[in-house]
Amino acid sequence: MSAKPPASIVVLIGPPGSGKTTIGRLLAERLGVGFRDTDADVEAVAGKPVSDIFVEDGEARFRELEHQAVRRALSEHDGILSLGGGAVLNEETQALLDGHHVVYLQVGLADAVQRVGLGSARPLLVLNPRSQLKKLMEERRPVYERLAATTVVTDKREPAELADEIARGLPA
Ligand SMILES: Nc1ncnc2c1ncn2[C@@H]1O[C@H](COP(=O)(O)OP(=O)(O)O)[C@@H](O)[C@H]1O
Ligand SMILES: O=C(O)C1=C[C@@H](OP(=O)(O)O)[C@@H](O)[C@H](O)C1
Ligand SMILES: [Mg+2]
Repeated sequence: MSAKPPASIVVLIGPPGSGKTTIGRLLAERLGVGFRDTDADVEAVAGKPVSDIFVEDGEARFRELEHQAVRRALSEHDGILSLGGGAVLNEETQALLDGHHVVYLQVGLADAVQRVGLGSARPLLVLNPRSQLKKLMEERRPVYERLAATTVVTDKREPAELADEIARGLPA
C-alpha cells in the first residue's frame, strides 16, 4: 500500500485584524476545500474561549496549545489553515510551515484597529488596542515577511475580492 502523499495546505498568517479567519473561510468555500483555524481548534481542545485561556491559564499555556493545534492541523488537514496572529512567534511552529504555501495578509494600523474594534475577544489588545497593535505589528512584520511565499495588502479591500485574488495566485 502506498503512503498518503503530504497534504497540500495554504496557511494564512498576519496580525490580528488582517482577516485570516474571514478570508480563510471564504477562500476554502471558493476552492471547495476544508477550512480550519487554530484559535477554534485551541478553543475546542481547551473547552473555553481564547480570552478565558489567557486569564485562567496564562499566555504561555495558550501558546503551547496553539503550537499543538498547528502541528495537528498540518498533519490531518488538507485545505486552508488560518493561524492566530502570534502563532508564528514560536520557532518550532515556523519550522512546521516549511513546504506549505504561506500567504501573509498585510494590513496597516488604521484598518487593523478599525477591524478589531474594542472587543475583549483578543486578550492582548484589551488595554489600548491601538498602541498594542502597533507594537506587535512592528515586532512581527519581519517574521511574517520571511515566512510568506505571497503577500497580499488588505487595506480598503473587501474580503471576497481578496479571497478571489489569493485563489488566482495559488500554485497549480
Ligand atoms: N478586508 C476586510 N475589510 C473589512 N473588514 C474586514 C476585512 N477582513 C476582515 N474584516 C473584519 O475584521 C474583523 C477581524 O477579522 P478576522 O478575520 O477575525 O481577522 P484575523 O483572524 O486576522 O484576526 C472581522 O469583523 C471581519 O469581518
Ligand atoms: O496576535 C496574537 O497574539 C493573537 C491573535 C488572535 O488571533 P487572530 O490573529 O486571529 O485575531 C488569538 O490567537 C489570540 O488572541 C492571540
Ligand atoms: Mg483569526
